[in-house]
Amino acid sequence: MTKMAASMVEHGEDAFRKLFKFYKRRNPPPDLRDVIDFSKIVKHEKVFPTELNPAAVSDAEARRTGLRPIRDWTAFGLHGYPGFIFISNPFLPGSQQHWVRQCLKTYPQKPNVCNLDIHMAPTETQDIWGRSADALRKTGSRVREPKTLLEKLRWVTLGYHYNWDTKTYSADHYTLFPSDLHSISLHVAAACRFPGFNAEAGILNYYRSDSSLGIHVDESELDHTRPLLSFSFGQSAVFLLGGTQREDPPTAMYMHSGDVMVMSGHSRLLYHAVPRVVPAPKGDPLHPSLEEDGLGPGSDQGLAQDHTQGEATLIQPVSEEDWAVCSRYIETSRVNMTIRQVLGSGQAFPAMDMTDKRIDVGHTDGYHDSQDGENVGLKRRRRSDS
Ligand SMILES: O=C(O)CCC(=O)C(=O)O
Ligand SMILES: [Fe+2]
Repeated sequence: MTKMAASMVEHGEDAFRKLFKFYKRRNPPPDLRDVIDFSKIVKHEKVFPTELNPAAVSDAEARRTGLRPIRDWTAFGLHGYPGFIFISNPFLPGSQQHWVRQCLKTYPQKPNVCNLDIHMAPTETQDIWGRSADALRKTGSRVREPKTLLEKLRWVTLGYHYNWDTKTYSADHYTLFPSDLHSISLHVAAACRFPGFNAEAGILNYYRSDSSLGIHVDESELDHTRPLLSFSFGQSAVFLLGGTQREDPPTAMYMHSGDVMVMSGHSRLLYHAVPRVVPAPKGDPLHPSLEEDGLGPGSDQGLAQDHTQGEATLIQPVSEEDWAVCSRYIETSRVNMTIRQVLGSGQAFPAMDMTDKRIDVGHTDGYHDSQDGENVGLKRRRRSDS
């Protein structure tokens, strides 16, 4: 650990907040040498390899959702964080593009809910992609042009739509959960020895290069024995994983495009945050895994197989036209999907006490953390764009 980071974590008093501020700082930029990079791990005192269950999903099933055979995945655990699993990019070459396109073009569509719905008429948020694509596709500097809707998108909710005000999910605000995302979540959870995972809610977070996500615990789901899954695409970010108390100093790690994180068991209810997006070098803005097309000659592991073998893959090829928009967007942005099972099997939402029912959509724009990652008195937070 560098001297700087060590001196910050010695003090118990809200060690998380201190490190959040440290990693969020713009000027001077923070020393990132203590941030664990699972893609470069040779040996690290905190990191150990983790065994997954290679038989949990057949190779063909994995491939249908764009995943490599489980035996080929590289997974890690972290000492002191039982139940935390980090999977280094388990995607087949060329399949991340499908998920990026879903996050930008498909999932923001109605009936899913997004931050733009709060202040805009339904007709205006009907076609976020269509209203943004042309402007994003244009080359050259667009710095001074008004932002497109896609660039203003901050979150989308799926399935049981998270209510940012009451911090609850409810039976009466549900729309069909996307089937491709349900399948990939089932497979990732099964590989981590959580068979039968039922993806019921998703929160997609869209980060610009200066965005951050405040310190919080995801505890609104009713069954905490089910894991929380997190998929990252586009620009890399620093992720902080803390303890059950704010005084517990967090561990910093990179999340690169394609990386998947599973928070389960003891780690299911730990404080965490994203203080910083770490943009790639200017000349090389896309993570190498996003440059692979998976369809070229010799890509026998890639998606080409699905088309030759006629399997009913859930991964749809992304047209050049669509990829021009997606790649332009993620050259400067990061998208993260967190997938949750809300109810245990056979569990139902508690009967609603009507006197307590808050119908208040006025503040569902989300909770912006203040500059230091605080959540304005709430355990669940929203992001801030500084
Ligand atoms: O963007 C991330 O990596 C974390 C997102 C997150 O913690 C959440 O949506 O609850
Ligand atoms: Fe979270």
